[in-house]
Amino acid sequence: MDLNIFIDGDQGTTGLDLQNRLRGGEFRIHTLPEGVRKDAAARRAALNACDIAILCLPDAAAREAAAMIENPAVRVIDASSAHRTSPGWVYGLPELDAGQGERIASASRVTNPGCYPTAAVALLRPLTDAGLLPADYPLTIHAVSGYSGQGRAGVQAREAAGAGAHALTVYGLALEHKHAPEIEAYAGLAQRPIFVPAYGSYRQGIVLTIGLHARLLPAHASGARIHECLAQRYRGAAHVRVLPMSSAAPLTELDPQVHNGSNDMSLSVACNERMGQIVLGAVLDNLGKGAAGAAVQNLRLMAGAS
Ligand SMILES: NC(=O)C1=CN([C@@H]2O[C@H](COP(=O)(O)OP(=O)(O)OC[C@H]3O[C@@H](n4cnc5c(N)ncnc54)[C@H](OP(=O)(O)O)[C@@H]3O)[C@@H](O)[C@H]2O)C=CC1
Ligand SMILES: CC(=O)N[C@@H](CCC(=O)OP(=O)(O)O)C(=O)O
Repeated sequence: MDLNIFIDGDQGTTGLDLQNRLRGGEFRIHTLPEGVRKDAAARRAALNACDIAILCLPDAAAREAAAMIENPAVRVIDASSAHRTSPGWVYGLPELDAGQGERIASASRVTNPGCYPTAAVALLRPLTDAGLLPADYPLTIHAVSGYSGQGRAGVQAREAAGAGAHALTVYGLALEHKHAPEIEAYAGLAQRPIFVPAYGSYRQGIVLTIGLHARLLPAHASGARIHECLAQRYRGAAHVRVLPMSSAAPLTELDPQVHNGSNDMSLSVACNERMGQIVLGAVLDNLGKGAAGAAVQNLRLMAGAS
């Protein structure tokens, strides 16, 4: 494929992972030499000379990069959270609905979903679309991520402090996490979910869970019906798998690291009918389907490769 891809932010956690995933593939990858990788003039020139720019930058630098692009032929995939709900940007979750893959394929500006929202939206959107989850359901979403979600500086700080420095750190307790509006918008919710993230003492991988009380759901929304809805929605999806739900072999645990290194995500439904309780679960690699893997998936769609 004869496309020039420029990675801005190539030395960060996402940028490095992205290069590993694209190495030896069909795209021509460009990065800036170490001495000028933050130089505005060098970045502007590279951003305007490529076919597709992939921004693996902090939000402020991503906004700056997008504003530097004057060449109308340049297309962008932004891995940051700068443009997640911005007009003119297409949400880069191909599994969002039946038409999203095509919207991404023809888009000029694609915003990769956040790592946690990828999981939450994949679980919730099919249920709000199907009327199984009321848009104003009072949701609380819990998630644990590997510490690489903190970016390069965070990884270095963690690894310098030594393993086991913090076994688990719950954060976002100001209840203003940047992912809450993104989840609300794309999951089809009518009110902001409570989002409680945590970092574990392992490097990579997310497990996200959402508890539901059957008594607050429509009468037909049983655990089995919710599972069937998700299974139907993702049947044939290349990277999303719904784990089987069986009373003979019920789900007992979720390991956040099972998809590390891949672009896959698994979804699950656990249910205790006697208690009237349901737990939705999702597992993905925060650097895979949550970041660099998603960027590659969107790049391939935009390049007409899949
Ligand atoms: N890590 C994760 O799990 C996920 C991250 N993301 C998002 O992707 C983006 C990148 O994240 P991540 O890779 O973790 O972050 P990192 O901090 O690891 O990497 C960011 C990179 O951008 C570079 N950079 C900073 N400012 C500039 C600038 N003005 N010009 C050029 N380069 C610059 C940094 O260089 P230096 O280190 O020298 O400052 C660093 O190499 C972020 O917006 C993040 O929120 C999305 C999903 C998941
Ligand atoms: C550095 C930072 O904010 N990390 C986030 C997790 C990764 C992330 O935010 O991903 P997006 O930027 O794609 O949303 C956090 O600590 O909650």
